[in-house]
Amino acid sequence: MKVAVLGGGAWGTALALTSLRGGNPTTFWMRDADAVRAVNERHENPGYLPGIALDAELTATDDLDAALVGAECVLAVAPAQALREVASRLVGRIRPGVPVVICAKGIERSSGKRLSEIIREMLPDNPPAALSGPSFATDVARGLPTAVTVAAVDAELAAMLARLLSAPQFRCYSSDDLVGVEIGGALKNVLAIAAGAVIGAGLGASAQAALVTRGFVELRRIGASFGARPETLMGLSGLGDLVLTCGSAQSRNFAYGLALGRGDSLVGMKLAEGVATAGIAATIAAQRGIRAPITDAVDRMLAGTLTIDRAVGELLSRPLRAEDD
Ligand SMILES: NC(=O)C1=CN([C@@H]2O[C@H](COP(=O)(O)OP(=O)(O)OC[C@H]3O[C@@H](n4cnc5c(N)ncnc54)[C@H](OP(=O)(O)O)[C@@H]3O)[C@@H](O)[C@H]2O)C=CC1
Ligand SMILES: O=C(CO)COP(=O)(O)O
Repeated sequence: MKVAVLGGGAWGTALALTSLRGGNPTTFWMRDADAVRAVNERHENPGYLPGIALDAELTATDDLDAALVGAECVLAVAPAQALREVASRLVGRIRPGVPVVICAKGIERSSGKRLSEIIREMLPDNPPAALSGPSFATDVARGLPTAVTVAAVDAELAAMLARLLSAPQFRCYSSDDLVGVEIGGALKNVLAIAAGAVIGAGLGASAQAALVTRGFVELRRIGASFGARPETLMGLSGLGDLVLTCGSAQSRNFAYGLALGRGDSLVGMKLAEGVATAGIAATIAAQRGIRAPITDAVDRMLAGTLTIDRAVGELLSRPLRAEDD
């Protein structure tokens, strides 16, 4: 099956590579003509994957129509807040029935919508799916072993996509819990910022472990309010991605939190999806009456209305309660 990968950043490049390595004819659309030339002529994407030699078979185009010719599966790999714009470009261009696999992790800030809701709204004839799990683009581009989950409401479609997108070093599990996979991927970014801030502020590994564990409780509470299944959130696109991104400065969200905790400048930092998701996640939790003090603290720290010292004070002085309450 022919796969079209839309989005020329770190993850789009890595997924285009892995699709090719899995044996699929693959087109790769990036909107930046200079980046297209770098991929096609020098086999590199210096803006997003510096120092990584790309497979010579990978070619890119900045012509969206050309990328979509014959496409039987589309991977949408622009940042979450840009998904609506990318979907709008697909209207009238993508064939009905072709699945759109959302590879971004986030919730739309302006509407509180899940990314699959945006696809359903903009492209009602194209079933949405989501690919999520612990997977750094650099690891995947280098061909290191990785496992992710591919979800769609239709279990058969999810299984077909998992087979299609798997490659020798890239193992895709399938799930019919689309909501769970989406929410797990979106909320882990907020917690990765929190974990980074804890380390950046010098609060120690014990505090980091407590934060991630209690943050996971919030992720499950908020996930449940969306209808996510608990076992999905215990899987790759939830717990798995927390393990990866709450403990490594290779994560841009963790690195963002690290800088925040240290009091460093945040100007010019790489994409940290949790920044956009924190505010809307905190709003959704408040509207639904869900206790989510860590998510709320991250939102206020990012807004500059709460210092990390005060956040720690607030979190530690909350009334004591049973752990499973
Ligand atoms: N990097 C990773 O390890 C992983 C990332 N993800 C997720 O994938 C998503 C994308 O991340 P990633 O590729 O790393 O991000 P990057 O910051 O590396 O790249 C973003 C890319 O999206 C393009 N872009 C931005 N806005 C638009 C738009 N409106 N239309 C078309 N293209 C656009 C940028 O183009 P331009 O250069 O022209 O601005 C750039 O090519 C995020 O949601 C992230 O959470 C998921 C798993 C792993
Ligand atoms: O989602 C990711 C790995 O699974 C990438 O994490 P960052 O966006 O924090 O770099």
